[in-house]
Amino acid sequence: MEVAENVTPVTQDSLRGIFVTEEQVPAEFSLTAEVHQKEYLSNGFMKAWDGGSHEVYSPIAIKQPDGTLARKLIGTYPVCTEKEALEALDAAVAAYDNGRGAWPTMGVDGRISCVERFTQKMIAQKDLVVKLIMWEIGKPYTDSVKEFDRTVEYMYATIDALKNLDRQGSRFEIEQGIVAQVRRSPLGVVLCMGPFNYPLNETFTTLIPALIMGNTILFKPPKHGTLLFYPLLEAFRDCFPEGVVNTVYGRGAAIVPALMKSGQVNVLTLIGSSKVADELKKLHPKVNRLRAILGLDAKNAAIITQHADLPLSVEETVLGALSFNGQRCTALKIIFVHRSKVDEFLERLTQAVGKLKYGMPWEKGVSLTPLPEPHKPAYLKECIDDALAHGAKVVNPGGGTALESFVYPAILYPVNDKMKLYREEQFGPLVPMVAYDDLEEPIQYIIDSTHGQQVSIFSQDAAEVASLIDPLVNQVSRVNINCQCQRGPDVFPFTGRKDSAEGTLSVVDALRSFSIRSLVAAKFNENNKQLLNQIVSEGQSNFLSTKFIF
Ligand SMILES: O=C[C@H](O)COP(=O)(O)O
Repeated sequence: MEVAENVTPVTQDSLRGIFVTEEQVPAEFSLTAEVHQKEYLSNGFMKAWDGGSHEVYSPIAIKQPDGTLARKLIGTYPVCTEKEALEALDAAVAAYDNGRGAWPTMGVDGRISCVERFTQKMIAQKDLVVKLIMWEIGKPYTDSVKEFDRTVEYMYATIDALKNLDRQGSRFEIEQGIVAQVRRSPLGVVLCMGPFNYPLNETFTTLIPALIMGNTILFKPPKHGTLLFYPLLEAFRDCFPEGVVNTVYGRGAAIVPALMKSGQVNVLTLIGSSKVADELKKLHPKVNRLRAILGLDAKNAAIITQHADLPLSVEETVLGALSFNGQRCTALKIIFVHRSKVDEFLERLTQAVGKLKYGMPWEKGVSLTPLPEPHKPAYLKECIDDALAHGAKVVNPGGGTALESFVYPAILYPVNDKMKLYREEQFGPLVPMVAYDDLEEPIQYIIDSTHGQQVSIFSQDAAEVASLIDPLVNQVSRVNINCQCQRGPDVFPFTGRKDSAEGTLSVVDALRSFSIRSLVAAKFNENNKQLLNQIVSEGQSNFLSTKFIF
């Protein structure tokens, strides 16, 4: 395969050109004040933490007067000690109070109006939160805005879904002389941890449903993506009863094990690594009683068959593999192409990648930006070197060139099972490509995989697509036809098989995941009919919030 000639090779010099001096940051995107907060605010009281502080450096490096690059210091956060993290957990346990606390016993309408008020206060902080997403994780500005808006939409959709669920749950069923009201009740204390790549969205798509169902929350923001929650802490304090939402900051490894060992966490929700999730679960003294709602590692494959529409496949592959530099759990992380199509596919893919704009996250149309994890450039280089050592080539000009926090995408071909990139989730801008002769090969790859989130099939042949759907849908939780893998629309179930997930998210599924079905039942006779109607009409129980219709 010849390298596309009209694609300008990317070099370290061209990468150096994307970084700017402090003065060159456009005023509307600059962070005027570094964000510092010394107190732990969200539990309804102010209190300094004892664990020292952590300095947050943006992946956006700033050009210094001598021409060197230095990651910008954008804030500090206080770090809590293990003891303080356990105190925050105690606050959540006390607020839940074995299900008797003000929050779990509050009626659905009350909880909805608290979350509505919180959402409004959050919207008022949009500009700062969006800017912090951009500076903390280097996400393009337009995508940071999308993340914020999508999260707000999700919160309103959650409120609507709960109203519907409550209406359905409030129906009374009469069976065999028993009248029953089927409800959804909270589970207890939820330990909630989100990932750096969608710090706001992925956190709130678990935290908000868990909260609105009446659970109390202990929340640890992601390591890269902590400051952006500052503007929301006062809103948590103002909108929810004391102890209902508790935030802890610090290194997860230093505080989370103690929380799990305490046995006081009823639900663990983590969007992150499968290894970390397994380790944390094992620490819980009653692991069988622990509910886990987890979104974990994935290695989603695309299968480009001999009947694929190549321009469409390339367009979707670029989006799927390289949006936000490939740092999505749903990203396409390995591409299988039928051997007869390899040359044309690679040529088109190289052209398409060459057209992607790289630069600072505020630049219009930019899709490739600096990476937030300091270790990532070295890890990606290791993956590339390993692939080269085992016979692959970097196909696109300048692929893999790195400078400071930036790594230019590399298309690697031919990739085989001796390489790290064959099985490992790179979570970065590398596109490993494998040639296959028989469709059994990618199918077997997916069957053998320890991951099972999604797959994309590209083919215009109905019989061929049909023959792939059944074997694949029993291996992964979503099969995409002629489009990239993705989470949305958020009303669709979001989960994974094997090591990729536990439990299901989506607007409605999340409400179910963070609650349990419970019944209020009575013999259906004249006496009880009157008694129940009296309880309801006199508002004597939040639990029975709906009128009986006999
Ligand atoms: O990183 C995992 C996200 O849930 C992916 O969401 P997305 O497919 O909308 O980018």
